[in-house]
Amino acid sequence: MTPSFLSVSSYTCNAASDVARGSRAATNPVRMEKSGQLAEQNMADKIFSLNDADPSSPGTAPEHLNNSGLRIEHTEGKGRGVYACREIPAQTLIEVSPVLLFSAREYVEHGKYTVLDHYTFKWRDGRMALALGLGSIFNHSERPNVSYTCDSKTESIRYITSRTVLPNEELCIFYGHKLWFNPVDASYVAGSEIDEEMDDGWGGLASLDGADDGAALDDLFDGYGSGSPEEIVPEDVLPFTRLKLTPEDEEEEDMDAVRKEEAWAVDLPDPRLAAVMLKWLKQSGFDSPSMAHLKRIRKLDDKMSMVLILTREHPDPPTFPHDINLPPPYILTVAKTSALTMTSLKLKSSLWPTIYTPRKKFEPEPWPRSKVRWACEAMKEVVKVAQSAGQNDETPIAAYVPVPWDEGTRVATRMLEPLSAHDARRSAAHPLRHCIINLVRAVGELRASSTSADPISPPSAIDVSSPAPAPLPLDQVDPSLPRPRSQTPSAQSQEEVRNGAHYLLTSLTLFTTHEPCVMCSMALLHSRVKEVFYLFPMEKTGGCGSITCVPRLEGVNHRFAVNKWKLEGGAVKEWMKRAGLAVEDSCDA
Ligand SMILES: C[S@@+](CC[C@H](N)C(=O)[O-])C[C@H]1O[C@@H](n2cnc3c(N)ncnc32)[C@H](O)[C@@H]1O
Repeated sequence: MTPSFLSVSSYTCNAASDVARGSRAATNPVRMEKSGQLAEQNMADKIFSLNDADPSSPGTAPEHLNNSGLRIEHTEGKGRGVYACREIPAQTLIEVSPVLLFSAREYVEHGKYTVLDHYTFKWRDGRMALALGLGSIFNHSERPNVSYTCDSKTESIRYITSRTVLPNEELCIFYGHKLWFNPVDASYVAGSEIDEEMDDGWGGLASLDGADDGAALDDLFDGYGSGSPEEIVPEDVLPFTRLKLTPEDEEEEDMDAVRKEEAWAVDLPDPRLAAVMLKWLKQSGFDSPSMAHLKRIRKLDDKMSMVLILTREHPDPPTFPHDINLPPPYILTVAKTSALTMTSLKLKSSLWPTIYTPRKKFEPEPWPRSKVRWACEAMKEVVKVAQSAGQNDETPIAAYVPVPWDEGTRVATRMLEPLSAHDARRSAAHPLRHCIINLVRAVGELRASSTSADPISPPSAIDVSSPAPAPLPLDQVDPSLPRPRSQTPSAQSQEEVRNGAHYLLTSLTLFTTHEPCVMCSMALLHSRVKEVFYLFPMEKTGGCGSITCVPRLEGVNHRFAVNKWKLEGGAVKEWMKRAGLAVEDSCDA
């Protein structure tokens, strides 16, 4: 599949580039292959070849048919590259390269270990792509002057100058952060600064996820449309990464990794004291559920001991009844959680006998293509809501709850229409009008205004995505408080609301442009949302992985899944700016 030789019988270019090529060509013999024959000929014949597999080996660059003022030149240390024959204005479409697509399997079995790996990159749907035309000849630069967009419909890549390019300047794109070579004239060293999220896992060019291309929504979120809707999209190809939520999912397979804490214990000189002490523990309220993962009694070389209570729950030494003759209690280290594996069981039980709760390792929910498509559409929608809010002088942040992907959840949640809300802090002059709070409030409104038999669909009176929603008093957010609407809910739904069984976002998925802040993350937790997808991390305020991860905190009574959308190419902030979604990441923002 490696293209060794290429024949071109004519080319179009301007005079300046002809001069440049002519002077070089006059001294360089070139190779030609035609019908399997290899021949040596002069440049005057205008038949040129590509140098062979090693792109950095000096050789003669071929002429080509691109008529946008581009030529191929050989540069020391880089191999062939694309150069400007003349000045090219910014935003000029300079090349459209069709791509050749390989299935992931075909690539792994046949392509990966060949020179193809220097030229291919991951297409959005998981296939590997080889750009034809000049596409594969653009070299990498940390400061590229060309951006690109993938067009899934035409299976091609469009290359556009991102600034004015001067005559004879090299045209470069940005490959990503994980390079497999040391770039010429760059501060980067291959292998350093590897960002796992930007690692496409193939070693080839980073995925062209369009982050560089300006805010073309379709480019960012398309690409999952082709192929069978039922086909499971491989985890590494999904357009988002899942945050590990429960600390219990983490491996505790060496003593350093075992999470520990301290507890009070006492030795029992007489085994008959065990029953007495167990009764006393119960009566004294020392049977805390936080010790459910520990066995109460340990027998070691005929010595019996009992663990009493965690020191964090009872910092002072427990005082025993006068009629029980026991030595003073002491502090020992115990495991903080039960053991999930045999290795961790051994480690934890060497501290104190620990309960074994084997279970399947975290297995992420498989995502069929149709569901990925659904999520892409939802992301596009939330971006549009945020953009429209920005155009209406609001902070461009939005949240969106789509109609659930699967029928079962649609029926169970009665969510038959999507809901969206945007940030309204400016128009409402209210610091708490974050989009998620607004959305939770809107869902509350809907729940309150419908009977349990009704489908949830937004009444026209509640336009949660209007540019400046009229602020409602906060007390109307709480479903347990008097309802804002006149409809009388059924006795059953009243009951549901009163006992809290009918949580607002139970089983629903929420998409948002920016990582929810801590307040919004708590609101989502209280609303029992199933999962959250966000585009942009908020490093200074985010409560879903940045400054903290609320659904991961110890002691919370609900966990929701957090998924961060993949915006690869290292230009997330740039993309945000172009999409009109840049917001200041501060508590006052
Ligand atoms: C897609 S090809 C680009 C065209 C290639 N120069 C050629 O002659 O075929 C990618 C390869 O080009 C080389 N390359 C690209 N950008 C480079 C850079 N900034 N510095 C050094 N080598 C580079 C690397 O060898 C890389 O594997």
